[in-house]
Amino acid sequence: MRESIKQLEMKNITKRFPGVLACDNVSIELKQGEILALLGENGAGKTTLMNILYGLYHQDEGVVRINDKEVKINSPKAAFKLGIGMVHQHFMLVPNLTVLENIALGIRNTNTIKLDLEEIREKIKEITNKYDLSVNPDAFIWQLSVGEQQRVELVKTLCLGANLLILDEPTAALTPQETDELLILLRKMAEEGCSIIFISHKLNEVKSVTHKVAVLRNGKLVYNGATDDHSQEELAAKMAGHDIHIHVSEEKENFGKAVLELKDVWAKGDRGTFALNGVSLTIREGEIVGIAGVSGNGQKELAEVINGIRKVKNGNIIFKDEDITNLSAKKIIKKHMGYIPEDRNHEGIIPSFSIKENLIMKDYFKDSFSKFSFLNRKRIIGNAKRLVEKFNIKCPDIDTACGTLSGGNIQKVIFAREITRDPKMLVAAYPIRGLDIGAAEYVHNQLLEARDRNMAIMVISEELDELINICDKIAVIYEGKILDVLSKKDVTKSKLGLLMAGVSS
Ligand SMILES: Nc1ncnc2c1ncn2[C@@H]1O[C@H](COP(=O)(O)OP(=O)(O)OP(=O)(O)O)[C@@H](O)[C@H]1O
Repeated sequence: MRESIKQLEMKNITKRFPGVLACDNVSIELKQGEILALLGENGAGKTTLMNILYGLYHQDEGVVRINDKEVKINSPKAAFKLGIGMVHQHFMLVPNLTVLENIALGIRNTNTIKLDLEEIREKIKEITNKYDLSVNPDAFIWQLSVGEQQRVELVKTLCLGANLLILDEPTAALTPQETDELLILLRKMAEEGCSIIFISHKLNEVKSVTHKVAVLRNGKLVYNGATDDHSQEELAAKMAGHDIHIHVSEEKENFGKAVLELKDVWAKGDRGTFALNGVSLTIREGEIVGIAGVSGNGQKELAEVINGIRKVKNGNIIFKDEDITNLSAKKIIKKHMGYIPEDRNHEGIIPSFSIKENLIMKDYFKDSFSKFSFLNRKRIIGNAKRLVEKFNIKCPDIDTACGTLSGGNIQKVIFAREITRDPKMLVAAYPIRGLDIGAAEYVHNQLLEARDRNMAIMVISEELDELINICDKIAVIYEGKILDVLSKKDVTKSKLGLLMAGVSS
């Protein structure tokens, strides 16, 4: 029987990548049953530090000690053997296998328990009963919501007997209700003796669930102490190195002409059933319209039909007085539509392409970047340098492969590309997901400035504070229908909450 982790110590950890000092002499400590928040701006080194603990990277300097004994963690398999599990920002599940098969696959890779499907099914039952989790072992991963997939990842790590869990931004893609459920689960796990390291940008969650915080800035540990000793504002200031002020937009009454009109739009989702059931909505020049809703109510499909990625079965989409229903994505891009997709790694960038290439992805054929069918290197480099500086994208240089950037910096690349194309209309799905507070504030200000330049903007989000702060109107989507559209002066969190649950007066 493996010894449980009573104490973890990472001491003087340093990790360099070409051109980047990702972790600079960092020391953290964690005792059994404690929840530690690891905080820091985008690119501060949080994921790198945790990847070292999980055996994905090896530190250049420093030691890891478990129960006062130095350990070498050369692979995730070695980490699991010690009782360390990690749930990544992007889940590592195979969509066309079942929950049971995915968990079995994880076990096969670590050899921590015997591979017997019925035994694993029993183990899943034992864990889900203990923590009161609902997980169907026979469901296919592609059928599950993001929150359910995360539950599978957690059950997988618990099945492998992990008693120190690393969670990298676990609530970034969860609905508010799923987030509450996860936080309750984490508390329960800690009470049962599990230790948890929780990476998050959401300071309300950090305050509600963690015992200790460690703050990284530019790879250095700048604060380490009890969570209760500081307010959210103080923690935000420690991360950024200066005070952070949250912007609330002014109420606006006059908007320009209609830019985008959805007229009774119907479209099917991936499961073959209708995900949009007659959506009608108008967005005007100089207006930010928020789409609020619990994820899975048609938001993804809505963004996709507008951008030509999903077929409209019935109804029309009018963009600048022209019917663009079912035009190809390429044609819609050329008509000056901007899109920040929800799935940034698969739809927002090409990970193996450099930052400079990703930044011109939608405009490389234009005169600004090519001449006589040849790319104009000088302009492409100039564009990348300008945007990296303006949007504070942390990277060794503009030739770095985009996929190696930290999650928040990938989001900044996509945002920079889309907003500087100066589209007539921008569809922004979860624009601040994964961004630190300072970067989120910057993105919101950029959206408001774009609105004041007359851009029409749709912001899809589950963060009610974000929607209330920056949107002129908020449309609530429920089961593929717009239940109501509230103007800034009429909107309250409780009204939104009721509509999101399908209750309309
Ligand atoms: N495999 C890699 N190759 C090169 N550079 C890397 C690699 N992994 C991380 N880095 C760099 O190390 C730095 C720290 O990145 P890390 O992912 O640890 O930041 P983070 O604090 O987790 O950020 P975020 O909040 O955006 O996820 C960044 O500059 C990043 O580009």
